[in-house]
Amino acid sequence: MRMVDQPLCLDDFEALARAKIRQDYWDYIAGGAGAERALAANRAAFARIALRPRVLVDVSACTAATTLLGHELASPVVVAPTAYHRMSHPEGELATARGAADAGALYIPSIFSNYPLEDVAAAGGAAPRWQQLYWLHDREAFGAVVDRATAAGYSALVLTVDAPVIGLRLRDARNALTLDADTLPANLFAAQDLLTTRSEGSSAVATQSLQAFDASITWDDLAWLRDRSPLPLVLKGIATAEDARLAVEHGVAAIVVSNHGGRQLDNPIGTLDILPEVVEAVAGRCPVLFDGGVRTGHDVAVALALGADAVLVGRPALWGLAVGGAAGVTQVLRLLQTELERVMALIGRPTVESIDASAVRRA
Ligand SMILES: Cc1cc2nc3c(=O)[nH]c(=O)nc-3n(C[C@H](O)[C@H](O)[C@H](O)COP(=O)(O)O)c2cc1C
Ligand SMILES: CCCCC(=O)C(=O)O
Repeated sequence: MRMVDQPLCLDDFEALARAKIRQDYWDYIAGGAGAERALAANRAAFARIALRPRVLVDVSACTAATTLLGHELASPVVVAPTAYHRMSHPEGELATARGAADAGALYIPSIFSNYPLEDVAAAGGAAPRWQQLYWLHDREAFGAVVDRATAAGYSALVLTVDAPVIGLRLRDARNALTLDADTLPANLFAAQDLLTTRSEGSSAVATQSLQAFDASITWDDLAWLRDRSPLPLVLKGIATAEDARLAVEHGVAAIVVSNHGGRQLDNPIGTLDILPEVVEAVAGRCPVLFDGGVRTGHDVAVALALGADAVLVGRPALWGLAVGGAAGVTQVLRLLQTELERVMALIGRPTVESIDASAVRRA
């Protein structure tokens, strides 16, 4: 692998992070489900779609600034929910929250954070934050997390719906991945439960989620969540037009088109290829967010042109965290913003709103 001193792009951050994160944790972060076809497809999809540059447009003042559910953001790049940030850095989600705040970005901490959601909220200060949720078997424990997020100043709940069970993560099974005592989820579960749930052919992480997640919930259960909290509800993990329509009919505030970073269903299609059908089905009735394989400002522009209102980055934020703590997260987000603004100038679209369908050509 090429040696990198000064990271100039996200690939450089990945190379630097890899050298800092222990192998079984690295595999958990980098890996996908099954043969990792979905993981590869997410990246491959970007290679098939080209931008259409317009010239002689005034691009002397390009800005990536945008608004999402009332939040003013420096760019349309949001920090995706990812579990266990202490795998990447001892300050974990506290550093991620600070780093995102310094970049003017929205951060969505995972319910599987290594620091309690109240502490993560405090670390982010006045910056916007949404709380990610998995629907837990234990309805009272689940409700308690919802109440805590509502009380701690989170401004939306992001329910992840593509993980009724966890995907088949072969890397984790081969590594018999278990979490160290300092990397346990802080919002839930007794530490001891986790350390003792290792089972053959599986991993502690997989076993834990099988026990914790309620695989029986349906669209009808969303009413319970809406009764429990007044916060806007975002559904993450929508991958068909049918479900996008149902989500809108159920009054969600936004949806996230996602295949969970290729970690769940090992489908040989990238989320970018799914985005247009979802955008068409939603027809402007709520914001559509997108994630999966966004690694450059160019990628961000392509997703926006295909109809996304914002994109999430998962692994790249963890690379920044591993490389430089809070400052590393800020650097990764600023790098994407700078790259996006350069691409905006080069395609003659000086604002986020101006990056419309005419900005892409499909090969
Ligand atoms: C290490 C890791 C942990 C993740 N944990 C969660 C999680 O707790 N909740 C969730 O909704 N998504 C989780 N995801 C999925 C991300 O939110 C996001 O959909 C995905 O990482 C986007 O793809 P990208 O990594 O290519 O940017 C996780 C992803 C990774 C890589
Ligand atoms: C119990 C696993 C939750 C984290 C997660 O969503 C992921 O690893 O993708």
